[in-house]
Amino acid sequence: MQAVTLGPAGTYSHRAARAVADEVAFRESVSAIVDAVDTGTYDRGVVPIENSIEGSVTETLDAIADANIAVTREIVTPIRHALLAQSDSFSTVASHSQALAQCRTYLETEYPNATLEAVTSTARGVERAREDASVAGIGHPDNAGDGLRVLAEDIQDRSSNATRFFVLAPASERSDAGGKSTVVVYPNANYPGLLLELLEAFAERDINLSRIESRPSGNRLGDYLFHIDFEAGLYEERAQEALESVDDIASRGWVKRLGSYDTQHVLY
Ligand SMILES: O=C(O)C(=O)Cc1ccccc1
Repeated sequence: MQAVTLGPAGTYSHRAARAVADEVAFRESVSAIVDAVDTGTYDRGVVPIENSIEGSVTETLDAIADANIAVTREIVTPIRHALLAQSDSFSTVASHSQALAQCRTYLETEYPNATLEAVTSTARGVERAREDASVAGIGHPDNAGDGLRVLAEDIQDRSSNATRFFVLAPASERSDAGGKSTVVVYPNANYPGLLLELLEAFAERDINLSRIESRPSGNRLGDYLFHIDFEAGLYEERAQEALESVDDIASRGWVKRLGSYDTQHVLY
């Protein structure tokens, strides 16, 4: 099986993707990965969804809300960042915006004068460091290879730093089996108690929510989509009943069932 994920080789997404596919191809943006699965170019895509320090990867939430795909697994992996450069005389630190944010305190304390440069992935930042002695990258220490030194390890602001990835598949592979499910709800309505009604649909059936995230619909200010993860499979009657109730609440909008799935913990 071939999977597509965030490149170039050496990203954290690449490490997660190796757990689901023997061959991994790369794109330089999350939207391009979601698109490649949606259009059938690849059978699987692996995208970061949320981080324990920095929260949601909003580009992923927006791309999956728009696409016709399924979520077939979640992968949770610890993230341990290293600072990689040719020497310690660099003036710019280049990395993925999430990695720069996860190391904010370390960078402010140790390199207060460095310029931070957001690039498309951690591995892209490491490539910049390999080509340019004035640049350091933040990424997995295994990316050092020839020509780069590991100047510091474990530089994230909290020792417990984990990222959750979604494994995406074509919509036809959506499964009702699994311990968790994800839906995106667009109520296209705004009245007192709307969100309470949505939450009650799950609470009344004893279904635990593990995440709820609002994203702007893009249609008008104050209008939102809700990304909801809950701890039940779509095969379960209580989940089906909860979603019937959610369908009623969102009768002026839509409810997208992305699928049920299990969790895989990947260590490296
Ligand atoms: O840039 C990467 O390596 C990614 O896979 C995205 C990312 C960045 C920081 C933490 C986890 C995932």
